[in-house]
Amino acid sequence: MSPKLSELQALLPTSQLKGDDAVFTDLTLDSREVKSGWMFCATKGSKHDGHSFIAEATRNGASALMVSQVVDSPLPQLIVPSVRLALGKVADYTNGHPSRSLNLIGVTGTNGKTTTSYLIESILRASGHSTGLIGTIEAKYKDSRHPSIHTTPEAPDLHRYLKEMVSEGIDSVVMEVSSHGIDQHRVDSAHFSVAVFTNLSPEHLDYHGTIEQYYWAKSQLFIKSRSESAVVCVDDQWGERLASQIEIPRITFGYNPNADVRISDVRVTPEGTDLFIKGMGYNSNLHVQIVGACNAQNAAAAYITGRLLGATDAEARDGIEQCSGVSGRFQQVSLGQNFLVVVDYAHTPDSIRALIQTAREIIGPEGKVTLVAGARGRRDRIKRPELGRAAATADLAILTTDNPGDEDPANIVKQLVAGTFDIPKKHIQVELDRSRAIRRAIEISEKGDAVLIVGRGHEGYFRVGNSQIRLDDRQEAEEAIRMKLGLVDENPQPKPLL
Ligand SMILES: CC(=O)N[C@H]1[C@@H](OP(=O)(O)OP(=O)(O)OC[C@H]2O[C@@H](n3ccc(=O)[nH]c3=O)[C@H](O)[C@@H]2O)O[C@H](CO)[C@@H](O)[C@@H]1O[C@H](C)C(=O)N[C@@H](C)C(=O)N[C@H](CCC(=O)O)C(=O)O
Ligand SMILES: Nc1ncnc2c1ncn2[C@@H]1O[C@H](COP(=O)(O)OP(=O)(O)OP(=O)(O)O)[C@@H](O)[C@H]1O
Repeated sequence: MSPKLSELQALLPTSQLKGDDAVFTDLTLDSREVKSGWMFCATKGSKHDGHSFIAEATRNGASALMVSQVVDSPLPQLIVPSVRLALGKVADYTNGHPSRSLNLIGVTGTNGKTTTSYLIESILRASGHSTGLIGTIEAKYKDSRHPSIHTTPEAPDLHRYLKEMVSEGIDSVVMEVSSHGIDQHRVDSAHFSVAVFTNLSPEHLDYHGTIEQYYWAKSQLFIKSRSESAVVCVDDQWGERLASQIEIPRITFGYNPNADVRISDVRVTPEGTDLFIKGMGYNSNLHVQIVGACNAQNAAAAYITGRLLGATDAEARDGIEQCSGVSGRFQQVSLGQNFLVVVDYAHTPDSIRALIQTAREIIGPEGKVTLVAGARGRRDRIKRPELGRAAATADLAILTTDNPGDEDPANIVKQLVAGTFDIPKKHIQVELDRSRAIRRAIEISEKGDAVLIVGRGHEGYFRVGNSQIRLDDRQEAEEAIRMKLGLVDENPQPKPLL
């Protein structure tokens, strides 16, 4: 479909067309991505005003513009009060309303979005659906894989992916919906069959300002015009509040005795997590290969969502059991050493505490837990002391660098340490070189201990200043284990710069 600007006028009653009518084949809000015949949509951001990139968009072949102020350009332009507000509608229209031809499932919450999404996808596959997935790691369907820039893509990318998926015969798509995505209207005009809420704890408050506003952003996924039904975890006050406020049909679940579907009999082993769920006619023992009590909640969310979309009990159980895990989420590194080594994406205080607790359940009271953790640069500065405190619930926290960008890693770590002022110093060490921090954690560990390397998960690189540095926690851990075991590394990896 190649719409004309004049068609958009009907869609956006407050818009005005300047210049001749024009056809466009696709749209983007990044001048660097414009291709011949596309419409460039100029948005004002925190650093740049997209209106200053019109010349670049024109050089790249734009045939039309969507702007919020008249610009000096020979290209036809559609002037709208807010380009961001218009983008979802326009992208949905341009791509032929693809979300209406799919089961679209949106998963939101502070933690667990990626894991729950993969579990839901696995159930849908086990029940005969052809599936796609859009999230923090990638957007994927069949053999197609696009690494992600955002957890939730901008509206033009989202609706384009959905269209591609529909045309490839995909009937169900699971996507992670971040609070930034909702707030920045990235999911506007997407129609969700089921919206899932996992949990909420302080995160992204530099962006949202208060936890109330953060909650409000998440709650907007559950409004009537956007989603048909909801699956809500009521194990925190925010989930309870959401369940009591939303108008769409909902099923609540969790350890909470008042939940519609209750989780019990959770057993965590190095092989995975077992649980029992009961309520709303469900009565099932589930086994998920991913380790950790929080994955009982993720599995329950996936089971209920799968059942709502027509999976049988056996299909839902099989789907959960077949999901072999998610890259960088409780990923065990085992080369024959006699202690546990785990790489995990935990980067919130809550998820770090939960991970340490899980490790303790597995190794028992005799083992020591050493945690390697840092905090990411540029964002969420206010959570750093609390993150440091959570890290210090390990027997030893080695605080290190984690994707600092243009911030000084030493300064970030100081803010982590600030949260541990009343904790004995023997529990905390600072080693800014992440590679050395990992090596040290592994060197000092003994039989029955656990080493948890958190924050980077599947991401095999980070930014220091303007340079991108390759550093894969899993590879670093493997190398350190080999050295400890006296195994020769025949393929040494290039060392990071830090
Ligand atoms: C805070 C935030 O979300 N910022 C997003 C925002 O950036 P910004 O407002 O600073 O944009 P800007 O750089 O000022 O540019 C303004 C406009 O000019 C355009 N531009 C810019 C440069 C250029 O050469 N040409 C051009 O056209 C940009 O595409 C943009 O549309 O708009 C940009 C364009 O879409 C996004 O890339 C950028 O995401 C940044 C990279 C980001 O880090 N976002 C994170 C916080 C985020 O969204 N995270 C959530 C997940 C969170 C979680 O749950 O963990 C996510 O969904 O990924
Ligand atoms: N339901 C949950 N409750 C608390 N912590 C969880 C839960 N599920 C996963 N975690 C922890 O959070 C980490 C990240 O999990 P996951 O990637 O699924 O979350 P996410 O919400 O997608 O994170 P992000 O928004 O950063 O992409 C996991 O490695 C695990 O330590």
